[in-house]
Amino acid sequence: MNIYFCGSIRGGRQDVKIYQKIVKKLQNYGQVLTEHVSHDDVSEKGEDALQGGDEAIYERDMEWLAQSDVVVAEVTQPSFGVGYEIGQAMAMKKRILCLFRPSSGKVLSAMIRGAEGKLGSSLFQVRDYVEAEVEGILDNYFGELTKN
Ligand SMILES: O=c1[nH]c(=O)n([C@H]2C[C@H](O)[C@@H](COP(=O)(O)O)O2)cc1CO
Repeated sequence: MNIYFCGSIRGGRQDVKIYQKIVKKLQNYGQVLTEHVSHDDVSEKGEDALQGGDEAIYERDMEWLAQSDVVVAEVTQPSFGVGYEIGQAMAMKKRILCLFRPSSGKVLSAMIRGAEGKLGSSLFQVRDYVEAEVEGILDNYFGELTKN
């Protein structure tokens, strides 16, 4: 299974430790195409080692998104890129799980929360969580998926 993980980069790297926990867990279920999103050495300036700059990042990521079977997005730290990826994934009719931590004090965008259920048959889900629960939530989600 190809998994596309979305997390904030230029939107701010405050949650990188949580991204690491999520990516580590996701790797039990498939190949995480965007593992770099969880790397400590990617700063909020973005990936600087990639030849071709932003255009190459965009093209590579859209290709990976097209190849993915499931998209998991940590949406607590607002990010244009993550919002864009979710919109594109919806247009591609991908299966999407968004994870949000209400304890952050933030309120999730209506353009994400309000889209829940719009694709039908639970293809697009938003789960509120606390950090200690995240591994269990992913086990349940992928357990259900692999049952079908
Ligand atoms: O360097 C990058 N590499 C990269 O893969 N992305 C993608 C993956 C992330 O899920 C998302 C983050 O977007 P943003 O940088 O706007 O927070 O965009 C984004 C950047 C920088 O915008």
